[in-house]
This record gives sequence, C-alpha cells and structure tokens, in this order.
Amino acid sequence: MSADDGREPGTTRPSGKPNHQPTKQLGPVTLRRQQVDGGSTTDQRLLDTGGPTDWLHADPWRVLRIQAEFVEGFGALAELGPAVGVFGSARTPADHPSYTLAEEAGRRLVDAGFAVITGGGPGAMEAANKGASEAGGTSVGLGIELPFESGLNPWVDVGINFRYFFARKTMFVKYAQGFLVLPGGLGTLDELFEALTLVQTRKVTSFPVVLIGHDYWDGLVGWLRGTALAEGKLSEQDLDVLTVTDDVEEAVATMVRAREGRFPSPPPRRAE
Ligand SMILES: C/C(=C\CNc1ncnc2c1ncn2[C@@H]1O[C@H](COP(=O)(O)O)[C@@H](O)[C@H]1O)CO
Repeated sequence: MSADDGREPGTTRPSGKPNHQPTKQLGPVTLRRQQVDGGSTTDQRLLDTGGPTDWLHADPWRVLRIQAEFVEGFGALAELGPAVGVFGSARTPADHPSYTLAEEAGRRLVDAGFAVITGGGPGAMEAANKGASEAGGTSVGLGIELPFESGLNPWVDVGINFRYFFARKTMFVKYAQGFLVLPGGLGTLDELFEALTLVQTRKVTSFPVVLIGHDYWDGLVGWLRGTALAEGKLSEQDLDVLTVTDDVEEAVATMVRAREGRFPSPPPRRAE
C-alpha cells in the first residue's frame, strides 16, 4: 500500500484486483486473502486486551526479544574487565571434590584480578560464584530459562537471565578471556567444544581452555588425540589451547600468562 492513498498502512484496501481481496503490507511482507487477519487494525489489536496474543510469539517479533538479550547483555557486561568463564556440572553436590575445586578456582581467579563468569546455576557454577563472591570479586552468572527452573544461585552478584542459549553463549566468549572447565555433562561439553571450535576457526584468538581433573578429562583428550587427530579430523594446532591439570593454581596461572600475552603494556602515548 502506498503511503499517500489516504488509508492507514497495514489495513484493508480495495485493489481493483480479483474480488477486491484484502491486502496487508508489513514492511517488505505482503499478505493477501486468508493470510490477512480478520481485518483488524494495529491499534485495535493493541487496545483489545481480550484479543488473540499469538502474534507475540511469532518469529519476526521474537527477533526483538533476541535483540534485547544482546543489548542487555552487552550493556551489563561492557565494563566487566578481564574475566574467565568457569564451567562444570549443574549436578555437582556441595560435598564433592569438584565443588571444592570450583570454589577454589573462583577465589584464585579473583585474587589474580579476574571477574568470574558462570552459567549462574547450581553445582560447579554455584561453587565458582561462591569462591569469587567471598573473595570480594565480581561474580557473574549468565542464567538460562529452563523448563525445570533452578534460578540464579545465591552467589551471583551480577546476574542476567537469558531465554536463548545462543545469546548467552555469545556473552561467555565475548567477555571471558579463557575457560576453566570442571567435570560436567552435555552442557559443559557444549561450552567446551564451542570454545574449541571458535579458536579453530579463528573467531577468538589467544583463548586458553583448561580442563581441571585428569581422572575425568584424560579419556576425552586421549580420544581427541588418538582418534580425531590421528584420523585427520582436526589438527594438532586445534588442541594447542587445551591443557589438563589437577592444580587450580596452575590453571589460573595459565589465564594470567594469556592475559599478559594478550594485553602487553600499552604503547607509549604519542606527544600531541
Ligand atoms: C540440571 C539442573 C539445573 C540446571 N540449571 C542450569 N542453570 C544454568 N546453567 C546450566 C544449567 N544446567 C546446565 N547449564 C549450563 O551447562 C553447563 C552445565 O551443564 P551439565 O550438563 O550439568 O554439565 C553449565 O556450565 C551451564 O552453563 C538441576 O540441578
């Protein structure tokens, strides 16, 4: 519909075409015949609170929610400073050695000047947030809306709740300079392999990934080297960023070294 034909945009128009079928123009999208919703106007649907709400959940509108997640995430984390992501099982109980290691990791990372970013959930995430918060550092939780809602753990001091995994995952890799990965299941493996893929494809550079716990991770690393690498499915270089240790202090030292490599002292200012 043209803007100068005297009719409200997006409403029914006699076109002169067969049967004067209603036409609706939504930006670049044209709808005709039964695709046009019952001839109601935009403001009518806005004010008619009893009306159908399906449009709220339509994919084109979902884009705005997705966009909002990026805007809110970028806004909340813009001034975070150097940070490390800590990942691990949501099911790690508080009396498990992995919980203690995650807590120690959170604390040591803060002592080394890092903010700590986790998935904001229970288990290893909670432990890392606890260590970071108790050490007086910045304890970030990027939560995810799940059908079995567990909410942000109580040790998250800066929390954002995401609906979309992909928006949340962007925040992890954008704001963390490396990952410490404790024993975990599918969620942890997803986060681990996303980081390795982004390094392999040079989407992120200088991004150390430290797996904590030889007993848990050696089998996986052995398979990556003995099968995936041996059969040419990845290259030695792709695994260069990956180390395994039982020593949290060493894991944090790896992050510090990477930070020093990535952020050398700034060049002297030029005289004006
Ligand atoms: C399973 C339970 C709660 C799940 N709650 C979560 N909250 C936030 N983030 C989560 C949650 N579950 C998984 N994640 C993400 O995946 C990683 C852990 O997954 P895993 O399969 O447990 O290894 C973790 O790093 C999060 O980013 C009930 O307790």
